[in-house]
Amino acid sequence: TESHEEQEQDTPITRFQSYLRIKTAHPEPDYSSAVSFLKSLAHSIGIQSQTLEFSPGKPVLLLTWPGSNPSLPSLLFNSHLDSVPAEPSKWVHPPFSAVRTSDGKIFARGAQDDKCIAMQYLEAIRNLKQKKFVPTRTIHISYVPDEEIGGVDGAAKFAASKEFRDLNVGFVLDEGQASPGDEFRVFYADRIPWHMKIKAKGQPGHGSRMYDNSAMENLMKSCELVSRFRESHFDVVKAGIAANSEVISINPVYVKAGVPSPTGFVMNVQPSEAEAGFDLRLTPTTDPDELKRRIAEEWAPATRNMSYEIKETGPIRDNMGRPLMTATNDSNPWWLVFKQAITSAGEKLAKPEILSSTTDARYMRQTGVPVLGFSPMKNTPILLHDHNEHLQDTVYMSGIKVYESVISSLSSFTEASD
Ligand code: MET
Ligand SMILES: [Zn+2]
Ligand SMILES: [Zn+2]
Repeated sequence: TESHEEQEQDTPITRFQSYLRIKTAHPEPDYSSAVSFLKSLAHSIGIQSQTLEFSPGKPVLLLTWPGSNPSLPSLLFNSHLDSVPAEPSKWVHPPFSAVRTSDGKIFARGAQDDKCIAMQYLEAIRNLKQKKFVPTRTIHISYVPDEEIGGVDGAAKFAASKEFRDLNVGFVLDEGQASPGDEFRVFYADRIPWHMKIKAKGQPGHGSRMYDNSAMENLMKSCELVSRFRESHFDVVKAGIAANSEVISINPVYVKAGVPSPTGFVMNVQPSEAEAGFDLRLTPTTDPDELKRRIAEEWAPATRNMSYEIKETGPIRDNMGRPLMTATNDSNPWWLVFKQAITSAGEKLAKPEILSSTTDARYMRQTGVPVLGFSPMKNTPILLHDHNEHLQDTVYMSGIKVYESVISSLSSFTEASD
């Protein structure tokens, strides 16, 4: 479906395809190829780069376009280098082929999450340079590793570093999500991820016996309670009272139990151990202690021989103890400039939302810097982490124009009480 001729050309689309072809999926993301590619592209348009390494083999690429007034707080445009894995057999085009179909859809893992913005930032700067635009505030782009596995060795370390402090960042844009409608979506907070395991122990016994407190019985009782809790929150969403991202979500991701046998599991033995795993997302204002009490008292009580583990990654409060939320009202001048830049580009913004998933923005918000999540994809199905992730070429191209407006407006904005 793709002509040889198209591949010979050097256009924004072919450059995007080249970046998409770099295999950055976990568990073995090729960070060095991604960084070399972005670095050489940056150099070709006259942008400086430095590679920081806070963890071995996990580079942070930092690009800088100096402003005419470098004493003003700078702007940072962030994207992550890595992608979630893809199952090639479930795709119509291989996930790292970046095939463009005759109707203009570019298929690749990362096409939406978030290699589009990575390249659009650079393409927008290329165009602004061509138009002889001179930034007032310094503009930085960061490319960070490991977002999809929690960002502990990536954005967490970067945001906590002296290098980050020295950038004197005033405002950050990070990734958002596609919008099925014709308004762009913008996100002022992320939900907080917990990976929870609950485990039950109990008396093993003959499969024919009825007795209290077996491991399976106790785990199933807990799963029922979890289900009821899940339903109560989901009902609020179904009733249209709250968005998905405004309630706590809990979804089962595995169950592990049974005595293994060569053909599966032994069917007439009740096992002595059983466990289940859940993906939980808290809202920015959920009281974590209250939820932990519920887990300890209802879902995994020691009185039913149960225990639990919660893996929490990332901060939940900023340095002042406040929830990690960026203001989207008149109190935040960056918000007003950003919104105006979208309007100037002839586009519309939907009401700001909490993101139902979790991004590196939380590490930057923790430092006190305002951060918005934004990926300019409208009239686009939400395909992040899905099979057949793709992006329409025209959507990609118009995103570049949007960033031209956003970057030039934010960089020229000098009224903030810095
Ligand atoms: C659990 S850390 C965040 C990883 C990924 N971005 C997600 O939201 O699932
Ligand atoms: Zn992402
Ligand atoms: Zn993702």
